[in-house]
Amino acid sequence: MSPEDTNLNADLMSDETTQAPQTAPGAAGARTAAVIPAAGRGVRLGPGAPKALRTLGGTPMLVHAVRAMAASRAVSLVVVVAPADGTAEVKALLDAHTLPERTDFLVVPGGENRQDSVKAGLDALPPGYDTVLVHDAARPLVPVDTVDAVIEAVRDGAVAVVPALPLADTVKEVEPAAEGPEPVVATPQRARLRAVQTPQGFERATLVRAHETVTDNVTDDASMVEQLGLPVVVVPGHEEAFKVTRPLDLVLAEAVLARRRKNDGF
Ligand SMILES: Nc1ccn([C@@H]2O[C@H](COP(=O)(O)OP(=O)(O)OP(=O)(O)O)[C@@H](O)[C@H]2O)c(=O)n1
Ligand SMILES: C[C@](O)(CO)[C@H](O)COP(=O)(O)O
Repeated sequence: MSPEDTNLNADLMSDETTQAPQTAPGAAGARTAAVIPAAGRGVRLGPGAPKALRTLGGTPMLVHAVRAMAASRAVSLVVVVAPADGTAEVKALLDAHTLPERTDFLVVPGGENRQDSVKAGLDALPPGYDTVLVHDAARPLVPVDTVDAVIEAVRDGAVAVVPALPLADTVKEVEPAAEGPEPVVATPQRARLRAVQTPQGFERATLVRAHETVTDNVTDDASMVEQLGLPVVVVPGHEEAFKVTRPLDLVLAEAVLARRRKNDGF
């Protein structure tokens, strides 16, 4: 199925979006596209519409995520990977919401798993974009500074960049058991661990090669680049870039959005 070109040509950026910087990061002329996998069901969130279409502060989560990418002045194309049977609905949704004029949008159908969906987004990318972000629709509130930090690190020469945070809890490796207590196998040194977020940023050719080479349903794009034996680096993530996965995450996301709106005078 060919991508539906959805150049939205909206006139204003929403005030819900974190303020964009005045200057795009990195070299002049370098072009960055963002691929947003949004084709998941959201099983862990519970019954209802596909997760990306559920609302946060009255606006679909996907629209927040698209605005978060388009808030970066470096991002000139956003490719939304929609549920396979929902591309028309997603296109209509984006048409109905205010998005920045400087950014182009495509909607393409997604696949069975996240890896397939990201690949569908990559396949739809036109030539001329040398830096690619992959951002979960399920991380609707990532601030623009985090997006720009990732882009800047790629443009400074890294082939793969992930935003990540140190862990608050001690982590145990266990022998998983269907029932009953699980034996602890190891306690990794917490200071060396990071919880990985998105957007993850890549030199385009590297990400394309990773998706052509690794075929075992990996949900983390950066780990596919690791499998190629190439270096991946971490830049600071942000607490508000958390993934809406379970019902409590939705409560937190609503609270963060309400605080932003209050601070912005809404
Ligand atoms: N076939 C799939 C599965 C997931 N995703 C996207 O990948 C991102 C991260 O996935 P996750 O949060 O795990 O979403 P779901 O797969 O929808 O969640 P669940 O596992 O609870 O069903 C989400 O934006 C989701 O829409 C996708 O595009 N295509
Ligand atoms: C890409 C990711 O969000 C990084 O934390 C994560 O790997 C997605 O995994 P999920 O299993 O689809 O939640």
